[in-house]
Amino acid sequence: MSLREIEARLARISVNEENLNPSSGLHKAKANAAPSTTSNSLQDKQSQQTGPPRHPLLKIAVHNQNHANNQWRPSEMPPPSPPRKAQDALSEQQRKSNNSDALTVPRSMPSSREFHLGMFEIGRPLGKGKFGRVYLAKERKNGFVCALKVLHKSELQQGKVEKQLRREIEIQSNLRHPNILRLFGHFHDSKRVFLILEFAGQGELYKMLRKVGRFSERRAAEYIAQMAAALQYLHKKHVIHRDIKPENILVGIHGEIKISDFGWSVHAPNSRRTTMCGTLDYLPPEMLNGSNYHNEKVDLWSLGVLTYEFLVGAAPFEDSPVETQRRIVKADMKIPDFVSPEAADLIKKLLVVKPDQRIPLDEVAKHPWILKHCAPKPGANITKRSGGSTEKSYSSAN
Ligand SMILES: Nc1ncnc2c1ncn2[C@@H]1O[C@H](COP(=O)(O)OP(=O)(O)OP(=O)(O)O)[C@@H](O)[C@H]1O
Repeated sequence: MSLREIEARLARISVNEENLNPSSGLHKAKANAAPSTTSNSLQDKQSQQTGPPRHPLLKIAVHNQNHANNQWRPSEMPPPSPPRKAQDALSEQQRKSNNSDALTVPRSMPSSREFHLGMFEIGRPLGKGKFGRVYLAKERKNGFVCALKVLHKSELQQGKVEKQLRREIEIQSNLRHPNILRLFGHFHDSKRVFLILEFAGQGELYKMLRKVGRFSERRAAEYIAQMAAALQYLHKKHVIHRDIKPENILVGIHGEIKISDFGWSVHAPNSRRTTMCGTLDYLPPEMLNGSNYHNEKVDLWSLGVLTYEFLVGAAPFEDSPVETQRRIVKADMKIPDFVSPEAADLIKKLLVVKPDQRIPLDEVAKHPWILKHCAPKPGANITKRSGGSTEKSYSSAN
């Protein structure tokens, strides 16, 4: 969808508070929607997605705290980002995603503390997750377009995910990378929490993959290069994502990928984690073999699974749950012959049982398969980031 089309659509949308009314269709949280027992709700989600349902998924939380009395109160909300940063980020975002046919660039954005629902025109629903719905929205004053995620506090409470959400907000709102979905701010009322997210114009990568079956080597390599750049950024900030998979990747208006869903991510300066999390097909051996230790290298394993799935159309260890686990701990996979030797080499270097022997991210970026398909082209962007650092942005393949 082009920016002009979005603009045209937005011109037609009107505020529909009814959409945000709990009685008007926000799905009810399932009684057992806690992360430790999410298979039903995950299957629900899969059934909404294109293509056959993925292998039954497993999310296990070892830290299963009792949040029965945990209410959302203003004092418990993560601190709002400073107004100046929010303003810069939004302006930068708008500048980036708009060219000559730009939407209005916001001149002044309020701080998170000042956000409220009345400031937004609510447009069409973009999708539905386990705990809420996401709507296209436009900030009335400045006209910036975003995705507004609406979560019901009662459902969050019932699902015992308030702590997870707080962590997600805290981590994601501090991330600024072209391949990571921005969280511009959040606010809440008595019943709901609202997340103001960057709008990913092309939607879900998972759906795209299911539609085409598998990606071309070029397209897969460009996505993996973007993933590696984003993960490198995250790991430098001591953030481990821990749930990398196509379902958690959105696609921006220019075809660039945007890692989203930081619900399982952790800030791990000491790299010592005991929580088992993520999706079975993507779980690394160190999370299955009983050791209570894992670090950022879990994301390298997931990157290997992702590379495989992009090129083959199915995850490498997809099997019955017991067999999948057995195969993961041995890295027992078969790479089909149609996968190029260079791509197979990268997959094998990522899907290594011993975490320390996995190829590091800076070497992924220089791997022959990546260089073959994503060699910096004339005009390749080296983007100056607001924090002063430079990020290489790879062009996206479509
Ligand atoms: N920023 C966004 N831009 C465009 N579409 C989005 C955006 N965020 C979410 N969506 C759409 O809304 C759907 C629901 O998103 P949501 O984040 O609530 O759930 P999810 O990540 O799919 O699932 P879960 O509840 O398991 O985290 C997504 O699958 C996607 O299609």
